Amino acid sequence: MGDQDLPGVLVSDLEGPHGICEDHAEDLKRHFNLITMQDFLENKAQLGPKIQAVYIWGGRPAVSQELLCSLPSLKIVASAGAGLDHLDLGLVASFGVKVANTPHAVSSPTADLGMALLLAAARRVVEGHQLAVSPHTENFPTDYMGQQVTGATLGIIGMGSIGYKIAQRARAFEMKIVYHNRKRRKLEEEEAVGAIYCERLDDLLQSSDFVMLAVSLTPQTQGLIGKRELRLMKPTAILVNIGRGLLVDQDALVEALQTRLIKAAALDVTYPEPLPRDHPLLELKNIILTPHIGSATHQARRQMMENLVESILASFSGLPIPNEVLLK
Ligand SMILES: O=C(O)C(=O)CO
Repeated sequence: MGDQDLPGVLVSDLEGPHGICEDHAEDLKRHFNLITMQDFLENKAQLGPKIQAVYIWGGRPAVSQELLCSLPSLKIVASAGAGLDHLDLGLVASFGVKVANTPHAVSSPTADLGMALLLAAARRVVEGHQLAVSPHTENFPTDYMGQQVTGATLGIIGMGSIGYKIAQRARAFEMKIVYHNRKRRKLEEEEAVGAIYCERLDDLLQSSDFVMLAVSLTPQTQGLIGKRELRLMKPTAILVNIGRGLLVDQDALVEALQTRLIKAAALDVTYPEPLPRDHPLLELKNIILTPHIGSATHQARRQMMENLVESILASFSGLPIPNEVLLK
C-alpha cells in the first residue's frame, strides 16, 4: 500500500520544536499517511476528507471548531500525555469524535520528576551546583543549609495515578503523606502508601513541609493556590508544581517567594511557557524551573506514541479504544 492509501492523520509538524519526536515519524508512517498542519492548510479541500485522526503532541495542533468542521471523516483525537486542558472535550464529542490520551505512559516519569524537583529544591541542588562551579568560589560555606526530606510531611494535591506514584516514592523517603483529592482513595490504597486523606485543602497546606501539585487543570482547579493559600503554608514550606502553571496564581507566588512567605518553589510548569525573559520568577534565587519535562524520557515518549497508535487503530476498526477519555 502506498503512503497515500494509508489513513490520513493530522500532525502539527514533522520537525522543529513543535514537531513530533523525530524517531517516531518512521514508525507512524508505517501505519498512517502523516499530513502536517501546513500541508492541510494549503490544501484543505483535498486533504480534509482524508484525515481520520488528529495526533496531538506537545499540545498541538489546536483542535478548534473550525478545524473539526473541515475534517468530515475524523474519528479520533489522540492526545499525548495525561492533561487534556488544551482540548474542549464537549466540542469534540459534539462532532461524534472520540478522544484518547496516554495517562499510564506518563505517570511514572512525571512522578520521578516531581521527586527530583522536591529533592533539588529542598537541598538547593541547583544553587549548590552554581556555587561549586563558580570561578569566584574559594571556600565551600559550612552554613549552606537545606530542608530535610526524610521524615518531613508531604501534602499531595491530586491523588490520581501521578499523585499516587509520588506517594509511593515519598514513602521510601520515610515522609508523612497527606493528600487532598476530589474523591477519597480506597482504604487499602491509602494504607499501602501510608497516606492520610485531608478533606480540607487548608489543613493540608497548614501541615505540609512540601506541597506537591499533581492535579489536572480544570475550571475548578485554576488558581487553586493563590495569596490566601500561600499564606496558610509554613514559612519553611516548598511548593512543587508538576501539573499546570495556571493552578497557581503566579503573581501571588512571586510575592510569596520575594517576601519569604514560603521558603522556595520548584515548577515544571508555568504560564506562559516559556516565561518572558524579564519575568520576575526568573530573577529569584529560591526557585527551580524546568521546561515542562514531566514525561520527557525516551521510554515514556515512545510508549506515548505507541499508545496513541493503538488507540487510533482501534478507532478505525471500531474496536474498544484503549485509554479512551469519556466525558464525565
Ligand atoms: O502528561 C502531561 O499532561 C504532562 O504535562 C506531563 O508533563
